[in-house]
Amino acid sequence: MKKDIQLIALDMDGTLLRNDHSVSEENREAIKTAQEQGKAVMVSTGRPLLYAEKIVDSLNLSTYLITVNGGEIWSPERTLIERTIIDSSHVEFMLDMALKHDTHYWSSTVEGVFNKNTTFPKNIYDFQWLKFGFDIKDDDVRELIWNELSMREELEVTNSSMTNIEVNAAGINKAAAIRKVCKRLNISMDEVMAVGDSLNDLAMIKESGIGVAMENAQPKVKEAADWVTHSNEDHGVAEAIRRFVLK
Ligand SMILES: O=C(O)COP(=O)(O)O
Repeated sequence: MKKDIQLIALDMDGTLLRNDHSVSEENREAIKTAQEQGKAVMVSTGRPLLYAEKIVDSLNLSTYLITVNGGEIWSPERTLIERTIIDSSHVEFMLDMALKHDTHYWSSTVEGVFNKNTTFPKNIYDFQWLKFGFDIKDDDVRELIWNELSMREELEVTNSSMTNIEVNAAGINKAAAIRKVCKRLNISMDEVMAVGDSLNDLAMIKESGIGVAMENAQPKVKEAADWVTHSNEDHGVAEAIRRFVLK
């Protein structure tokens, strides 16, 4: 498959990062070379800016940044371009579900990141909710909650691991955000290579010119991908960049 890739969109956890959350020298080198060859390299993550920024800065990426699964899009200068929040009434519902089923839960808000073990806000309506997450070991409970959430048309339901559920406002996903970035860069989705491992990467993997799944990706993600690269522990990002982008 020979395509003229201009933008590389990389997921973080399970993709760009090793399991210890570091970036390998091999991945750093491939990203650096791609940028030297004039390609834009972008992180497209489920993480909030606070937990992505340090790693992104260490890579000297010169283009846009997508955080909270597309809930926020940042300019190369790190000014906010777009933000989409979840209506607080849905957050109230999700919190009730988490409490009822005694699951772990967390949320990224504009005001900060909270979870079950920190002080989770009681005054739901005073916060701007970007993403709500559950972590559920029990398959039946996870499926039940997933199905309940999927019935709400205003919500986008996905995951970033086999045991979690991540929820954004409907229509918010990494592919939709990349489309907006492409418009700004004046390129098409066909000129994008997206690399990821979880369901929150599925849309961008399907819609990009080249969609790459990690060796460690979830089965559905591997099925949808054009190619499966090495694992996150084995510099799969560098391998994909060398194969599809570098001259
Ligand atoms: O949602 C998360 O926190 C995981 O982020 P990721 O999308 O970069 O894997």
